[in-house]
Amino acid sequence: MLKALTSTCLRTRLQGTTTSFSPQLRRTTESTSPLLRVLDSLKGSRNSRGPYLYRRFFCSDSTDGSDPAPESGTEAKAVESEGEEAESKASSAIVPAVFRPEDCLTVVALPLPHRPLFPGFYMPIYVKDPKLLAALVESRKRQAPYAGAFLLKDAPGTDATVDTEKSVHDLKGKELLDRLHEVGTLVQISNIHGDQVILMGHRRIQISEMVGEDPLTVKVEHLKEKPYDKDDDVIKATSFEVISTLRDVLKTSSLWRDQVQTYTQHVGDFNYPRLADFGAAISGANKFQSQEVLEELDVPKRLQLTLELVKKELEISKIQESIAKAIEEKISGEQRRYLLNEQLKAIKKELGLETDDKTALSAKFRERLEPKKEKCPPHVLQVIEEELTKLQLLEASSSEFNVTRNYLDWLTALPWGIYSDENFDVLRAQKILDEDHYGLTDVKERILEFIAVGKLRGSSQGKIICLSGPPGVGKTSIGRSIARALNRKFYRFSVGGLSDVAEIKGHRRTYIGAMPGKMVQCLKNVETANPLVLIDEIDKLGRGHAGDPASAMLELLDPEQNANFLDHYLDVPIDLSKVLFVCTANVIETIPNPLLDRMEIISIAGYITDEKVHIARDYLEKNTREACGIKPEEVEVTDAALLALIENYCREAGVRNLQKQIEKIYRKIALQLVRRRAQNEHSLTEAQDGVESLGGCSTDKTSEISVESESKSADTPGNQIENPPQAEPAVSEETPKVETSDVTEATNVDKVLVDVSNLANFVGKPVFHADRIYDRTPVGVVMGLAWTAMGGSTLYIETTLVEQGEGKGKLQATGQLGDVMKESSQIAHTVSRAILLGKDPSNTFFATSHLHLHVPAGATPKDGPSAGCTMITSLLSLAMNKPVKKDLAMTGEVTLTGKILPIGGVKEKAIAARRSEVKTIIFPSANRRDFDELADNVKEGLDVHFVDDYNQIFDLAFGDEQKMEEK
Ligand SMILES: Nc1ncnc2c1ncn2[C@@H]1O[C@H](COP(=O)(O)OP(=O)(O)OP(=O)(O)O)[C@@H](O)[C@H]1O
Repeated sequence: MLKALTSTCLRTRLQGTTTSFSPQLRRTTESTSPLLRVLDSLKGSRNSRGPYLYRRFFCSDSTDGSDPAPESGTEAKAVESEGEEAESKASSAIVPAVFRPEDCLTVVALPLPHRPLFPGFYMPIYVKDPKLLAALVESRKRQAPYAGAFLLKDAPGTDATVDTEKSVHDLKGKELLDRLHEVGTLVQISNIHGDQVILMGHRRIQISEMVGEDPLTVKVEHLKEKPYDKDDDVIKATSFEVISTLRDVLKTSSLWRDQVQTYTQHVGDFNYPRLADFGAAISGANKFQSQEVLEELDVPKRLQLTLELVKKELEISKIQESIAKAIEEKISGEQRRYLLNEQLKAIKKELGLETDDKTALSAKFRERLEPKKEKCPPHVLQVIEEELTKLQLLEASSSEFNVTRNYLDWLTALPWGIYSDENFDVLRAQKILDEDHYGLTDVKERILEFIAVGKLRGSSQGKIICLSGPPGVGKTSIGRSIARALNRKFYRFSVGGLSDVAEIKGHRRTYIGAMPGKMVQCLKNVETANPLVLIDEIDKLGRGHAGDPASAMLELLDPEQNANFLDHYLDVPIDLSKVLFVCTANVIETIPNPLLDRMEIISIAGYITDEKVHIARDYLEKNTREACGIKPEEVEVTDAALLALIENYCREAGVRNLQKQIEKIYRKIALQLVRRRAQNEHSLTEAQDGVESLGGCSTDKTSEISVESESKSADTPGNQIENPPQAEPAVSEETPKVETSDVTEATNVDKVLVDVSNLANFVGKPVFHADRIYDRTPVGVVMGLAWTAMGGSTLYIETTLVEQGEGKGKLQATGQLGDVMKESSQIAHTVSRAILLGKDPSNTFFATSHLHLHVPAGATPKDGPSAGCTMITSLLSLAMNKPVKKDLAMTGEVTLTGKILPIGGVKEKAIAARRSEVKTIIFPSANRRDFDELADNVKEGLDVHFVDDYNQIFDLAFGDEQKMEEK
């Protein structure tokens, strides 16, 4: 049994030995009865030896009588004697003389590279050295089939983990002797197959001297275990522990289970030294630990060493078990999921619930196309059919399949021939437009005209409207309202900074990750072919390095071309002629000309204070109040506060900043209200606690105080913002009983009032200081009017004298002026000199004065010729030492001969002048028409003069004020 166990264990556990098994041996271990098979293969006929053999083998050495404390009275002894007898008989049947192992004093030394061989165990080895092999064959024939097996030491300086087997064959004589451990095992050469020799360990021996070199032959001494007390409790306990640990190992280690099952029945038969050897031999200990056990002649110590080894083995097998378990769980989980998935697929297929991927995809696309098939253009239908056929032919895992699938996805998702029902009701449209925006009459009028034409024609046409104006005047939001008024879907995209043509026209399908352009994305998104598309920031369209986005936009917007717009990705023409395009821009100068040509420009100049008040009251405040969850009765923003907010905080042309400030106010109000409510609730609970602890008391006092608190909040509502009501704590202190309804009522009448006095508490100190630096302009300073992308504004032109002297007449200009404005200042210098000469020939001011002209604010770049007349006036004012008329502002380009040329941005400039409380404005005559077209509320209160020649301005600016008024 032990033989079977050993050989199998060695085969599986020890790397070196594993490879050394002969095919014959391998076959035997595969048998269902490994023990008998192994015995058979090693010792000849199983029948001839009978059942004794296995006992005899693992106890063969224990019968030598050398054991100092043979196990008396145990089955082992009886069996051992039996075994000995059987051996003697068997041997005597072949040769008369019996050669006993203990007589063997000179042996051939066999080097064992991997592990020592323990007495009672088998080990197959390969003998490559022909001389050694011949000697072994010879000794086997001589009926003294014994040799000495000694573990090989590692070559000095080599890595212990490296296999030393190859170099062993080269070692001879003394050299080999030095490399062998002195203590080894007397082995019986049990079988020889070619170069494979099966050894069976008998007893411990120690080399005493070398007697032959090749093959190495040595004289040996036979070692005996030291005497020990077999009844000693410690040795007993240790042996029991070894046995129980071995059993535990066997429980967990499936490797040994089969083989050692038999062993467990016989383990009790072992004596202590044998048990120690057995444990050490089957453990996975390395060669040095095994050799240590082999060399140990003190039995208790040997048992102790073995116990350590088997304990370690137990730990290893536990780890091994947990690893195996974890891996098994993982694998079985995955396999289970895979199997279930496969089953599910098969079931679905069987029930007809699922077809294969391709068929399902095709069906999905066809289903999507079905409702629009009638209206879909034939050329598109043809392409879709072709692509569907192609899809069926392609391999589902190929990249081409994915490209085709995505393409079909886009093609079938587009709203071919689907239009939303347009509403041509002009009155309804007007109502919607007025609902969303105050003013903007031009825009609204234009939209209503568009609807009227649509109504008469019975169908609307695609148009391009371009709304231009400063930021925050409602360009984008009016676009949204137009869509609502027309009952069209709304889609917005910004082209600011767009430089890639592919963004508009799409990528070709050949590129990885190709996408259609914005317009196709829009159509897919809105699901109708007649949406309103708002193209934001068209004036900021980028310049492409590959292709020109402006040209692509042209193709997209031009009503002549866009009926057959070709997207690179889609590659089939799309009809965009029903799309209404609305573009927005801050300035129209930067819009490419061909594009501008096709647009209908509607400028929104910005709002005057009056308009802003309306917008704030009726739109912004209302929306913000709702967004903040505040009820109208909870807040009051006075007209004065609103006006102050607009005048001091939000003076720009648009209302975006105004909206932000209003939001800021309402957020603060919301906090006030919530905080106050929390305080009320808190004091209410405190009061109720007080009631409970003090018992009933007069309710009259309570209502008195509640009324007081009410009247307090009604009288001085403004103060409540800074000082939250203090009445409630007093209530709880003074009145033991408070009725909830009273307190709630007191909360309900709370109203936050925003007035001029407390406006700064909500929006901080005014950040925007008045455009007016001077209340009345001094000598050399004149107010001009400017136009920027942000709207109109007033600006001052200041001139001072630097120094005077003969020939010093020159002009220096500062204030970040552009080239045009610099030139304009030079012209102004020349013209004013000429005018002064005409008016007062004796005045040599310009010829002798070094002048400095400055335009604040110095940090803002300025350019343009429209400040020409203002500059001349400023220079003349200084030259004549005469200030200009009060509250006067002017604008106009001047020629060298003093003619006044028209300027742009009349509305913006008029608005800016009103904002700065200017009373008199001078405009070029050529701009009279522009001014006349302005709404009355813009013109209101302005004294406007239109001039052709500078002399007229001279009179207006420096003339007698009274005379002018008469004029
Ligand atoms: N006339 C108006 N009536 C009511 N609300 C307005 C009016 N004009 C602008 N608003 C509001 O002002 C806000 C800013 O408007 P919007 O975003 O449309 O400005 P914009 O002109 O498109 O600015 P930008 O050029 O920066 O894109 C919006 O909330 C809009 O509702």
